[in-house]
Amino acid sequence: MPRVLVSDKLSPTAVQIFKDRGVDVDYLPDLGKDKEKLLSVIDQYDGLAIRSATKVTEKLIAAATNLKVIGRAGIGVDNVDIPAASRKGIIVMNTPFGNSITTAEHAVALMFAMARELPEANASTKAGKWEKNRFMGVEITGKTLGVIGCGNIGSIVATRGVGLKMHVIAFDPFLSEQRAAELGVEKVELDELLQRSDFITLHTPMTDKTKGIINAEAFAKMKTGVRIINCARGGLIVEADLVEALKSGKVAGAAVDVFEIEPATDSPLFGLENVVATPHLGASTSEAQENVALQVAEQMADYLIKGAVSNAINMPSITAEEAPRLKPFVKLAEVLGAFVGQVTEEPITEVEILFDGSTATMNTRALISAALAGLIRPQVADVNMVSAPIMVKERGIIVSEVKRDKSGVFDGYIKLTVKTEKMTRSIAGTCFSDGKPRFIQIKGINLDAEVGQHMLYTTNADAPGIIGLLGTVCGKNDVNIANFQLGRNRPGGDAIALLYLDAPFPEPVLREVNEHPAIQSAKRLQFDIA
Ligand SMILES: NC(=O)c1ccc[n+]([C@@H]2O[C@H](COP(=O)([O-])OP(=O)(O)OC[C@H]3O[C@@H](n4cnc5c(N)ncnc54)[C@H](O)[C@@H]3O)[C@@H](O)[C@H]2O)c1
Ligand SMILES: O=C(O)[C@H](O)COP(=O)(O)O
Repeated sequence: MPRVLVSDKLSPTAVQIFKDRGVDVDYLPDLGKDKEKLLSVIDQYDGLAIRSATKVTEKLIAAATNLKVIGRAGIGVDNVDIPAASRKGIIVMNTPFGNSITTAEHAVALMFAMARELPEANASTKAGKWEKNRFMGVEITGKTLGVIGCGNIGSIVATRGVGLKMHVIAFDPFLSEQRAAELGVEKVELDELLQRSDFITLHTPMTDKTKGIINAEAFAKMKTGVRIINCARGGLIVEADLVEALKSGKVAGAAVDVFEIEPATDSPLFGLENVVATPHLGASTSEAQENVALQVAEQMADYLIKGAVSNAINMPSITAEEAPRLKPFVKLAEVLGAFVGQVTEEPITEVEILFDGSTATMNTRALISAALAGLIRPQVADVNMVSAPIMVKERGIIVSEVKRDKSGVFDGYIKLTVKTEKMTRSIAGTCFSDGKPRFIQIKGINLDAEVGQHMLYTTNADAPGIIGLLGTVCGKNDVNIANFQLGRNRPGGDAIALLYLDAPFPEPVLREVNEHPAIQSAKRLQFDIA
């Protein structure tokens, strides 16, 4: 039974779903904050369910020897070292929509709180001061709201702004004019947004490009008296520059839910009256927490039990419905890759994966990942469908995909062609109704070979005596042949033989076979067909 650790505070719904779905679960909501303890137990788990408190560092990933999936109950995965997880073959998934409305509402709440100085007025009134003349707010009606990042949350904030009779302008390189029109917002460039906005709200992910997007230079371009809301990530604003802008009066107010360093127990922002601060509460409503807990547990259980993948950051999605149909073809793609990976001894420069007929309608991204995993496994033992595309890219191998309608006798097949500096090699295969992979063409030579765990592959002259030679050496060395397939391009031309053996072909005998004048090359192969 797979085992999952929940190391941040999650709704009990998640725990119940794991149990109902046959996943063993430990709910230790404070463990995420105890780095050393977490490090000492992480090897016991197949899955790790987190929010933003648990920091999944490279060190933690290195210690997570059994981990297969990290599920983020929420949106931001900047607390997970995704490259390290991917290299280790660990899927990272999030719940991209579950807390969007809640977070957008928090941004709007912060905008009002800041515009009317509600936190200060609340504290003063409760202190018995009745300072009616101290507080003077601003209206938001008719004001310009600048939305930086108009994705799930930003677009909800934008439409709420429109509903509140604000003029909404948005900067997002991926926002189309059509979508902007649907939302009722004006699409602008960043500089224009900075110059025109009365309120600016941030809703981008934290990336190398967005880090510090609001800095002293950006403040200089803004209207004097602008108000800033940040419900996305602390690092988007250079906090020291914000403090200066607030002190100088350039910025009239700031409302921040997120900080450069969290938990933020001390900050120069806290000493300023025109700052409203909340402790990363954007996603904290009972509705959002139910949504993300339920979704993350479903997704993680689906993956651990059925192999279905959804909302993964580092792996193509595979639905629970398609997983059973796809499974034999994933195995096929992997063995095709493994064949080429084992017989190719020089560096591969290019890989082309052709999907013919029915295979072209399948989830080819997943099949490509499987083929690449098989291809580089002979060099990198610890690789899977998550890590293979990255490793292949790191090696500078160019990968291309071709899809085409059914072109031959098979309903569909996959053909893998690899190039090295010196040669091009190809292999094609399909799955029969028994779900088992079959090689149907090697080096352009047709054949029909079942794939076994242990195989011997020879390229040889099409000359009499090869069957006898291979049969005799196997017999002499007590290696039983389960299946023997031959193929040739023309009589007397190039031929291949593929033997499916019950045991590995002995290494010393391989040398003997390779010395035979009719044999160009003999290689023993191994396939994981379980
Ligand atoms: N405070 C909280 O508790 C809380 C809760 C949920 C999400 N968040 C954070 O809110 C942010 C937005 O989440 P989302 O679900 O809307 O994400 P999303 O991916 O749906 O939208 C992000 C948008 O930012 C845009 N973008 C990317 N780079 C940009 C750039 N350089 N300039 C302008 N726009 C850019 C993207 O095109 C996308 O449309 C994330 O950082 C997330 O972690 C915070
Ligand atoms: O990215 C998110 O989903 C939010 O930052 C929420 O974080 P939390 O789950 O730690 O509240």
